[in-house]
Amino acid sequence: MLTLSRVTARASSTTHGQQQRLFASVSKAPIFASNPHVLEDLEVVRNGDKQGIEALPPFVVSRERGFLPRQDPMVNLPPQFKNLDSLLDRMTIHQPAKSSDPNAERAPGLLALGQFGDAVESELKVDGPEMKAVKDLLADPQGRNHLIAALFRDYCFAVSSYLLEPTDQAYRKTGKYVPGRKVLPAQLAVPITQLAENLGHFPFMEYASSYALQNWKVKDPNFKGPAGRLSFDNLELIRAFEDAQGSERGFILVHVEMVAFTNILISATEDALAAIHADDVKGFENAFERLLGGYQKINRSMDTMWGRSKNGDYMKFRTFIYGTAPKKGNPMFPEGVVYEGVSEEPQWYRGESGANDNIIPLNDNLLEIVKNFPKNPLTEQLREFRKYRPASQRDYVNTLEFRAQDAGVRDFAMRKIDRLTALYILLVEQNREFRNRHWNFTKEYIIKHTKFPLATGGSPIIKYLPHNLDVVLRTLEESYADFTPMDTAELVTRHGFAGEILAKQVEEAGVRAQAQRRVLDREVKELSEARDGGDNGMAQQYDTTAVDKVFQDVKKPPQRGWVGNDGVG
Ligand code: HEM
Repeated sequence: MLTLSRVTARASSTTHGQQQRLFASVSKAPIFASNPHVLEDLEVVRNGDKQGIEALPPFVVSRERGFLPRQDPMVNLPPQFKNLDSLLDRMTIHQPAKSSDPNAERAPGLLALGQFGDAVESELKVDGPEMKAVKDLLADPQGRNHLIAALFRDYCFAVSSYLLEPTDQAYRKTGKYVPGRKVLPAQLAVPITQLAENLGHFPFMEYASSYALQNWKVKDPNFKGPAGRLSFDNLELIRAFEDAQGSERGFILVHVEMVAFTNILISATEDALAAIHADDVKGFENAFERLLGGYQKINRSMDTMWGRSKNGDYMKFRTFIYGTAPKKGNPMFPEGVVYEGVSEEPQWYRGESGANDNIIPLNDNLLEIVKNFPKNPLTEQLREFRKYRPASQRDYVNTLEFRAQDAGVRDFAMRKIDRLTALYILLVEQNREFRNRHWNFTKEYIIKHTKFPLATGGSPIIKYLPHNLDVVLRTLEESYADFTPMDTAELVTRHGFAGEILAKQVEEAGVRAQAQRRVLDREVKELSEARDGGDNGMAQQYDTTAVDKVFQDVKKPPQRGWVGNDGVG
């Protein structure tokens, strides 16, 4: 039996150490940047040392693929896993359409019928071929990281479906959540724990290693689109809880397309830091321009969410991405979950969340916005979220905080040399645009549809995101205050019309920030006052009249059976 300490002791040091050894084993060629966390060029490694690349963990941070896994995810599992594969195919609530007619009837999957738990118990056995195959694989994992990553993804889908099936069933019928299953059977608990240990993860669904970044396949390798072959229209899901062809597809794959642009962010970040160390103003300006272009592409892609994933559909798959944490105040798992065959102690893990993505943490850390976060429990959560990601990403984001402060990125940018200050402000503005759109998503996709106060990652829904947006708005206002009429005049003198446009963009960003902070303050106040009492937002409901004040178009409070009821099950 595995011990709890082994389960919960994350690979923060072990996996990092392991990874460093792996890096070292392929680093005979001069392929690394000054930062050991960035793999400069995967192609060099591939050509130079084919075995070496296979030994690398599934996620490395690279200039070529940014924060995406170093290989496209594995789609098909080996034959020993055919029972698991079949369960995952049959579980999705809406089974794949058999005809191209969008209105054609679609068969209900196991989760629609509430039959997934029983099917797991009868089709996956503790002495089944999967258990042995995982054990054998991990006894000699050399060069088989691709398969390990695919298995972790698939076991995560099975675990979340198993634990949350009763919660989802109740929610579809009544619009209310009930507790999930509190015991995970050994046929799921043991392999997911073993795979998690190998990868340095908690034994639970994660954003990068399960739900989003390891869950896509490319249709046409030669496709041309905004993100090349990784553009949204050229991607399909591998696994889904509710509908691999509908809004769940849109929700997941917009994240993937956005992350497909992070190669630009990594490359520009590394070049910006190197330029500061060389006191190379032009090099820094060039890197910041590329960074701005990268964030603009990401924000444009994010904006397509509205059309690609319908806001009324989100609640239909959201139940399955919840976690078992927080330990106190999560009515879905009041007693945690016991992993049979692993430990008798109950365990709690945060759920899948975009909060484990790196696009915004990179911006917060590189621009030193992170210094403006007050010391409070919400900021602690922001840091806690950083644990739920692959070791290379965790290390990259964490060390970036210190590398940027050590280099003095903000001071360098605010030295008022030519366009640097303007570019810095416009990069903070990209962060604002992201977080503001994100708050709008949260209002439209979640708060409008449910009173439940916890987000899937476990944060208090009406507090966490506005808190972070508020910090960015303040940073933007402060930075704008440092941008004087002299700066505008300088830009126009040196760059003519282009300088004028840049100065105008900065001004718009500064003025918008002030106005937006007033609106945000009001919204949060109204939503907070609408609560029935105060216990840090963990177990409260909203008073719908006050919610209506924020969402003028909401006519009725949620009705029994209304939320998430799509007529299935
Ligand atoms: C319908 C769309 C979306 C909804 C409803 C949504 C919802 C949420 C919620 C409720 C949180 C709070 C943290 C928690 O889970 O406890 C969160 C955090 C976060 N999500 Fe999303 N999300 C959406 C789309 C996206 C997309 C496309 C991305 C792109 C990568 C993303 C990235 C993030 C980030 C970076 C955070 C942390 C925010 C911060 O630090 O201020 N989300 N999301």
